[in-house]
Amino acid sequence: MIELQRLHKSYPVGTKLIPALRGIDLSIAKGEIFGVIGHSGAGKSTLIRTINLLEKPTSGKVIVDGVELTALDGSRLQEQRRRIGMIFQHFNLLSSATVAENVAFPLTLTKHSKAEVKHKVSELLALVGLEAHADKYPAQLSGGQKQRVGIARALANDPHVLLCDEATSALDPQTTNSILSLLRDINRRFGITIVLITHEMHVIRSVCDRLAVIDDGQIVEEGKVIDVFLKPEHPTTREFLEQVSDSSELARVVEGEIASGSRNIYRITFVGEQTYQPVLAQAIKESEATFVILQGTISRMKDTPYGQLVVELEGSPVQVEQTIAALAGRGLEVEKIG
Ligand SMILES: Nc1ncnc2c1ncn2[C@@H]1O[C@H](COP(=O)(O)OP(=O)(O)OP(=O)(O)O)[C@@H](O)[C@H]1O
Repeated sequence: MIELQRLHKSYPVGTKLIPALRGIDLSIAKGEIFGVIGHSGAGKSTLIRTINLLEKPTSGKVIVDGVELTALDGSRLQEQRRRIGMIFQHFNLLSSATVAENVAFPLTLTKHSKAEVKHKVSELLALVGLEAHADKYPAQLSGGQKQRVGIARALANDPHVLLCDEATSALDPQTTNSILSLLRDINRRFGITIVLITHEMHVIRSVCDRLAVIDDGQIVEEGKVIDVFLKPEHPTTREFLEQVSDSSELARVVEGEIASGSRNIYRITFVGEQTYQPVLAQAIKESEATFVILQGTISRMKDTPYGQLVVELEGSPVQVEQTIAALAGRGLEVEKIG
């Protein structure tokens, strides 16, 4: 669906070239919600803006829906761009136009009758829940409402792809959640591929199927959200995961236990339906070991529940072995961490 191949982008600043993207290769499948996370200056905005060629790469290819955008210009590029909607952190609405006029704007650039525009605008405003605000001006709206206008406008030409450039970064947590759930809804109902950039891991966790971590213009880790969350490999990914876990507190608990001589601390990971099953209780019943829970979390990644328990197992070496074998036999991941 979206293919980025050996993408490089450098910005000329004075006599120097500042590298922003340094060899990006990325494939995003049709219908996916794909997140790109990175620190400030990592290259996220540059990356997302190359997908619709708002930013022209210095070298490399951008292919969307089988069409190489980097090989097009003029009206052929404009035509392909219409299939890619975009929303922005600061909404980029026309302040002197009403909500309805803002949403109608992209339609006025293509051939539509007045009646068609009117019908489409009211459909879009209903989709984003703003029917009652059609005649207001952006200044009369809250941040969340402004972003809803941005979304309606981005969908006006029935795009196949929606690019979200830090779309929730200017919003409070509750409004962020309502915008994220609108994006999920749009993705489900219309099968639109969504690419979002963010510096917030909870945004990735609540809506994305897959993610890439970008650092200094390069992708340092990529995969399904659930896999990356449970087994992060790159230090930058681990740093971002700190935002959504209390792992530093956990590290202190585990260190304390290890210092006190315990050597039987395990992290047990549950994914999906297992999260709600009494598997640990069953395993313990069989082995007759006992356990102390040091830490536990249950959360949700998009639609998948998952949980992690850190336990100290107590019993003979055979009982401990049996417990681990019973848990592993039920498909749980068990990792010795102390
Ligand atoms: N128009 C520009 N001219 C010169 N340098 C630029 C320009 N835009 C971005 N850069 C530089 O390119 C690098 C990547 O910037 P980019 O905005 O893509 O990062 P980002 O991850 O989106 O950061 P932020 O989260 O702060 O927006 C940075 O070093 C930045 O200073």
